Amino acid sequence: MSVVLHAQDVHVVRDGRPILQEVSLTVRAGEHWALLGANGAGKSTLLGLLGALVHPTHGTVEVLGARLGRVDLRELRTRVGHVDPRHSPAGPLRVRDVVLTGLTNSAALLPRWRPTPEQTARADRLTGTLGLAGHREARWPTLSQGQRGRTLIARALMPEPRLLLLDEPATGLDLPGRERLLGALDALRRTHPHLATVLVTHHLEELPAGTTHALLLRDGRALAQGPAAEVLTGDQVGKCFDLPLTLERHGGRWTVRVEHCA
Ligand SMILES: Nc1ncnc2c1ncn2[C@@H]1O[C@H](COP(=O)(O)OP(=O)(O)OP(=O)(O)O)[C@@H](O)[C@H]1O
Repeated sequence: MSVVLHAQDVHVVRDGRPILQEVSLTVRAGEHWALLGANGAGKSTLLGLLGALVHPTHGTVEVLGARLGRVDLRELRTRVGHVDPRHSPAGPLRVRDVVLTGLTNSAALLPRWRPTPEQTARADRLTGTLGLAGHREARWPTLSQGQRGRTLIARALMPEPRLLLLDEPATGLDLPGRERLLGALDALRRTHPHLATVLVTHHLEELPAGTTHALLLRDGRALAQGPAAEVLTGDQVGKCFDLPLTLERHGGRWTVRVEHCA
């Protein structure tokens, strides 16, 4: 499968302090990566590099074949599906229209812009995949947090990106909301087999069953990375979070039990 992301020996320094050190990562089409680490480990900073939001201090990052530093970051960003949980539409837009704004990358429907019937059909297909078929006409302020999160994923997918980045998409969701979100992400894997995803979380319970690879970050360094089954072991995840723990996987999903906490 083709390479979607390639980071080589990346360092990020902020205020004279190293935030990421010697991080290398290759993500291929069809792979679904989990980026795990404790608070402050550097996950969001790494996701910012992968989403062409920031440059590395040292090292190289190639996003969709374009090397950061050699291309217009704004243009490159339009080709990456970045689900920003802080995005808020301008006004009480309907779900279908929020999703369509993913094509213009705007908070509102642009005044003279009209979607083609194919674009509207695509928005409807995506809302269906994300479990929002019954809510296409619902207005943003009336949506639950989980429905908003899934709407934003559909929005990010409108320009048909090859890469989708998700920063803690299950934060603040109740159990049914989380399960609907994870079900929707697994459905995406089936409907978009070439899409690559990178999902940041602290919680292994929030990983979709379709997670194929994982990168464990600790203090800005990659502690382990590779196929999920090899990386997500109690021993390695325990080192990542500095806790003795046991990991179990059932039906593709992970559960964590902490042995004892000092
Ligand atoms: N622009 C910045 N200037 C200075 N320090 C920064 C900057 N951005 C991030 N940091 C610091 O870098 C470290 C890593 O931050 P980052 O947000 O990437 O971690 P994270 O793993 O996503 O954390 P969390 O799980 O809490 O969201 C933190 O200590 C943070 O305070």
